[in-house]
Amino acid sequence: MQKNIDFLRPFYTFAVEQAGVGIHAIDKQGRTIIYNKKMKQIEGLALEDIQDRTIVELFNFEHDESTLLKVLQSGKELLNVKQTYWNRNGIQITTINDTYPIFDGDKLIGAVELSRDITALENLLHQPIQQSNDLAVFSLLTAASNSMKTVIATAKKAAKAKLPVLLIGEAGTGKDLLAQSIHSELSLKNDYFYTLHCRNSDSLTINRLNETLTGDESLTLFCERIDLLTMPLQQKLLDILTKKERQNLQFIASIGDDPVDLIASGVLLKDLYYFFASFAIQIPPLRKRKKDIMPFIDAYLTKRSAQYKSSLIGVTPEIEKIFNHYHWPGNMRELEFLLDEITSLATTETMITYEMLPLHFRLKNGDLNDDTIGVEDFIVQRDKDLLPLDQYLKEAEAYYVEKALKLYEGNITKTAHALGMSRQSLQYRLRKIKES
Ligand SMILES: Nc1ncnc2c1ncn2[C@@H]1O[C@H](COP(=O)(O)OP(=O)(O)OP(=O)(O)O)[C@@H](O)[C@H]1O
Repeated sequence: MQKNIDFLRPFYTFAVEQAGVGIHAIDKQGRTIIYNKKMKQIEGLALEDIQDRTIVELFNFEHDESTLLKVLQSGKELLNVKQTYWNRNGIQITTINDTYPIFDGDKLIGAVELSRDITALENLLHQPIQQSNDLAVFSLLTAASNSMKTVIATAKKAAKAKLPVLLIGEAGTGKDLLAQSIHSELSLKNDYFYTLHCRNSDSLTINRLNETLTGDESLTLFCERIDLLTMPLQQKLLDILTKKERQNLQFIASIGDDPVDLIASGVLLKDLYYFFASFAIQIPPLRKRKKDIMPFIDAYLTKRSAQYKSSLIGVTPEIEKIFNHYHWPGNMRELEFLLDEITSLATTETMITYEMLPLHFRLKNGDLNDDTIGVEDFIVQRDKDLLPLDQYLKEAEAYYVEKALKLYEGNITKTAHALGMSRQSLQYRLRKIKES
């Protein structure tokens, strides 16, 4: 039997490592024992980051937050849990997770999570040309920051002028909502709102668009992310649109980056840019208008409580600090998805607390609870003055000791052991750090 297992082990190891699904297994203590290549790719994490640590130790979990831990506790499988989040590299990922308990006979010995990355599939679900109803209006948009108020004011002017509009902003900043709101605000209303999803468009799609625009229906066309069309298709789109300019058509486009950079790098056709840029509206990323975070959460929770009788009414000061500190690569969409995830698991809580944050968010925010020094501060940076060596060493020591303490949830004995020193030495060093 043992011989058979030894013989099979390289086959299993190879298959697990090369599998097209992410595999994460933990033992009875919650310690990671398998974390395959696909899982690393999905979560943007290296095995070294988590190996030999229990999930609880590493991420400071309460017990019911990770699906793996949940399954470990209940002994029951959890299937088809869909998750959309931004991984450590700031990439938007959607996965479907199945999590199973593992038994040896009757004895529960661990749990395994299989994650299918369905990001590409989700993108394909968008028809290249889509007509939508139930469109947004300006009054529904959160705009507490001055920059967002200016965006809305300019967009309202654009709706009045009925000129083509170009919306510039990172993914998830609200370009789509803004395009819909402009459509809703037009003084002479258009009957239809069409979106051309450029990411999924080819030459046939552009031909079909030509046909759609040939009738004399009044419509708004939102060309979403024209910078994702090939150059020949951008030229084709421009040729079509310039021939169709008429009173009952409103053209809006969006791009994901600075137009000057996009033109310079050859991914945006200059003439197509000029066609749309009568009104160019730049939507700042969420990290540059953090004043919008709390009002968005308030509006979200109010809506949620009306729809689902949820008891959540706000976030703790700690969460507010974490959210204001985080850089939100996925912008409002990321915040919205995070709130979806938190609220769907909430029961009777009234405030969102640190314990309610999901694993992937904590993974990215490992350091966010410290408003002290970050690891990047210990790297020699061209634009920063060098510290005298003794000051550098002191700060590095304080940082390292604090990290270690946090990892062991403030337990002095365990931290001292991990750092290879006695309890007394650690306490002495801590006093020194405090005094300095
Ligand atoms: N100002 C805002 N107020 C309320 N909700 C917002 C706001 N901005 C964005 N959102 C929310 O964020 C999500 C993303 O918005 P939207 O799809 O408009 O972004 P986008 O810039 O078009 O993204 P992409 O370029 O990826 O398509 C939406 O679900 C929307 O509900």
